[in-house]
Amino acid sequence: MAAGLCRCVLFNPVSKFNKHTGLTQVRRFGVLLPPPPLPLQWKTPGSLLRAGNTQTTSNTLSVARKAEMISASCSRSLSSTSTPDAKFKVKRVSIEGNIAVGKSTFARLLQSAGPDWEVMAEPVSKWQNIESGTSKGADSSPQTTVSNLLQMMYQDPQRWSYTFQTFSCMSRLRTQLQPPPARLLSSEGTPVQVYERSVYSDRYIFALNMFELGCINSTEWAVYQDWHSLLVEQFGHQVELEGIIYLTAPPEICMERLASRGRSEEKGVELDYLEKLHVQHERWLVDKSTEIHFEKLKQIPVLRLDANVEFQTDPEVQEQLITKVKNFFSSL
Ligand SMILES: Nc1ncnc2c1ncn2[C@@H]1O[C@H](COP(=O)(O)OP(=O)(O)O)[C@@H](O)[C@H]1O
Ligand SMILES: Nc1nc2c(ncn2[C@H]2C[C@H](O)[C@@H](COP(=O)(O)O)O2)c(=O)[nH]1
Repeated sequence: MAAGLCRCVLFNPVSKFNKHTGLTQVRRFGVLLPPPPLPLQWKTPGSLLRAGNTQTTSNTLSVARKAEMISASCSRSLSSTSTPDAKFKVKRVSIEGNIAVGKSTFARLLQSAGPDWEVMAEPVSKWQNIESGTSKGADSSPQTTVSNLLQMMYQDPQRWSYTFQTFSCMSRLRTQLQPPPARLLSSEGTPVQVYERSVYSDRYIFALNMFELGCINSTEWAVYQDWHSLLVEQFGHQVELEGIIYLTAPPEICMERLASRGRSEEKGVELDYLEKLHVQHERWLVDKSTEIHFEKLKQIPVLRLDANVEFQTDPEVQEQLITKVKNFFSSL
């Protein structure tokens, strides 16, 4: 196989629609898949802050926050105008919304519109490409076994949802821990790091939904919530957000866009599943009826944008949306 990669995933063509979850599940056996698409990358990721920087002390400033100040201070070498305070000037905002509502498309629009904005894509390609072992191929060359966890989760949600949420949350955490680039630290305007989803939607949208659907059992849910709270509390300010942009469209529109996107792992996704995710978003970001465990998140400003408009190609709509986003960022 190309590049000597053997992509072995769990898959079975015998599908069964599960009315309860809104997913078409399939039984499993090993097949070879073509390589998944290349990762969507709008930036070169910087180095990550180390987890060892994150313990708290009895001082008013946690070690995590001190480490951040040191990191910001170090970044002075990258920009003569940045100060230790510069990093704290950079706002952090996540884009939230249903599957295929248009988050990535909107994120690309933001990236091209604002030089002071840095957009971080959702690490979907990481979930599709987990290097899970090496073996010798027929020609004795080493072959890497790659698991597609996104596919495994959709094919057997009861088995893989908890595993998926541990991995998705860790990858979101890594994304949120990336320090802002020097360009943002020296910005005169309103510098913003924009994340496509967050450790918060991981818990309050997806993991919660999978628990409510019975795909994560009560023990797994307790364990997930325990480590999620610990991580968010320990990383503290480093993973806080100042605002959320909530893109919304009827689930039927998301379904159409999902179908037109044609991501192979999502073939079994049914409207019912998108309706459930829509309800989770509305509960969290509009009705505010989801139980939230982090004080700052309870008060977070939310900009709700109608994604049921053609913002891919219409420059007038794009301009209106960008103006709303600019005003929102300035208000944070
Ligand atoms: N405003 C829009 N109007 C029409 N189609 C859209 C719009 N936004 C996105 N799309 C299309 O819908 C599909 C899903 O969009 P995408 O940005 O990948 O969604 P998400 O990142 O939320 O999953 C893509 O094929 C994209 O071209
Ligand atoms: N079970 C979960 N699925 C998730 C999670 N985050 C994303 N996803 C799925 C939904 C899509 O099929 C794909 C990418 O999402 P987009 O909305 O960007 O298209 O991954 C999650 O936390 N749990």
